[in-house]
Amino acid sequence: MAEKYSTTQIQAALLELNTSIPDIEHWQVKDGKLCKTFIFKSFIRAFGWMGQIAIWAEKMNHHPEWSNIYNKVKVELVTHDVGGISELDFKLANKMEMFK
Ligand SMILES: C[C@H](O)[C@H](O)[C@H]1CNC2=NC(N)=NC(=O)C2=N1
Repeated sequence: MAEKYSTTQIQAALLELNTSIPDIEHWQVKDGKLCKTFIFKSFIRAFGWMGQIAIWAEKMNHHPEWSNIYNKVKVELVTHDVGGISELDFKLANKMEMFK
């Protein structure tokens, strides 16, 4: 079972995650969730990406909270089992970056 990250652990993992990506829009913590809005070239690109991530999420047994409007996907990651952010959220965030 994953353990809830402390504020210090979150800050360190967030810095590592954000320095690995060139995007203007970075990951941030909002209301205790790891959040980012991904912007794609089209609705089909956005939805295709969601399909790939859905398969990974199921494999990891760790599921995103997300919503899609046209070419945008708003993502909010949290580990419900521990009531906060854990390593699993950062693992899923990294997968999302790999496939975007
Ligand atoms: C029973 C099952 O393992 C749990 O409910 C899993 C499923 N997917 C999950 N997804 C997320 N985001 N957080 C969880 O705590 C979680 N727990």
